Amino acid sequence: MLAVVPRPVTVRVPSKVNLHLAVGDLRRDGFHELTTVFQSLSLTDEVTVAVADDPGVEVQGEGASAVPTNGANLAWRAVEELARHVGREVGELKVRVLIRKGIPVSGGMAGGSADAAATLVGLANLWKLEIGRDELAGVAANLGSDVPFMLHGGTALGTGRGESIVPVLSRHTYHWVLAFARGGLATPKVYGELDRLRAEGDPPRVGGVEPVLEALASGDPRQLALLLGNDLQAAAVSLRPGLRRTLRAGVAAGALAGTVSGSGPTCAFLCADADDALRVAAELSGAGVCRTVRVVHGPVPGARVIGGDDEPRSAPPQVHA
Ligand SMILES: C[C@](O)(CO)[C@H](O)COP(=O)(O)OP(=O)(O)OC[C@H]1O[C@@H](n2ccc(N)nc2=O)[C@H](O)[C@@H]1O
Ligand SMILES: Nc1ncnc2c1ncn2[C@@H]1O[C@H](COP(=O)(O)OP(=O)(O)OP(=O)(O)O)[C@@H](O)[C@H]1O
Repeated sequence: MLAVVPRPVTVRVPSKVNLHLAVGDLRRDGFHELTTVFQSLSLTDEVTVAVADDPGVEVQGEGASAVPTNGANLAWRAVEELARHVGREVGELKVRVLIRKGIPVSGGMAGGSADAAATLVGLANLWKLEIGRDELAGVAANLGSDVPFMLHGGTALGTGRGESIVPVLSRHTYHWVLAFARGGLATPKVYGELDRLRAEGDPPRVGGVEPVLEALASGDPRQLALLLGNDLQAAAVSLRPGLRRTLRAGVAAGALAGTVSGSGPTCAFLCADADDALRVAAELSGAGVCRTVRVVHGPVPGARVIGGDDEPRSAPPQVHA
């Protein structure tokens, strides 16, 4: 009898920006205690998982040459972690993963975490696993602090090392302009730089999270803009002083406010509406302060199966510098 080979499964997964990122103390395990508000953005990666005789990872798209295709790829680590979790033999995995990247590599937008989350959702579908979202979130947390949120999407409060997620009421679609930098920043280096700055002096700290949650409930982008804050920004700017110019240029171009996204170096500019975002993007792309500009919106859903390979794909509007 012929074995039926399951059809490949494709998953679309968003990127993220931290609307609020309060970094607390360095813990004994090397992580910092966080209070953060994540918002998922319409800049996406797509990940296809398929049964194949030549297992491995292939990467195409934005920054693909900087992404490992061996066991260090977070998507492959997700394959192995899920296999172990459900008792499959890790040495005999007949899985091929194709990643189409739209999210900049080492950009502070959780691109690798997104691919890991997408792989978990894709494989659960490909292998027809009876596995709930909470159980999958537990597997996700073993892969990285940002991975559970990339499964979840939307707007959420993250605590612990960022892996503990609860949804947040958010009433509005927010319009953003992203400024991609040339080259990335390594997340551990940025946290290390913050520790160094704090040992030496008193870099600015964000306020409490409650006003941010209230602004999200009200749905007013102007209110939210006043409250965007990221403790890692001082560290990212210390490592990349040019980001100061980028942040200034976005606001000068008409954004309500700008912030370094996560550990950087991508900068995210909140705009009043979709038309303003297009205007800001056009002006910023001519200012010579970044590699490329993208217009995106959020929140959007987390990692979701988008069906067969023949389904049409929608790309976010793009403006190239
Ligand atoms: C900057 C953020 O993107 C904000 O959401 C995240 O905190 C980073 O999350 P991530 O890339 O999933 O990070 P992980 O892979 O879990 O950790 C990478 C490294 O970042 C540092 N790290 C990360 C999370 C955290 N709460 N404290 C940390 O100090 C640690 O040096 C850790 O070894
Ligand atoms: N699937 C993947 N996509 C991108 N980078 C990956 C992937 N797998 C492993 N990496 C490696 O992980 C590192 C960080 O990549 P990533 O794009 O996730 O950074 P980031 O977006 O700054 O992360 P975060 O916002 O979660 O801190 C890079 O050195 C990259 O080579």
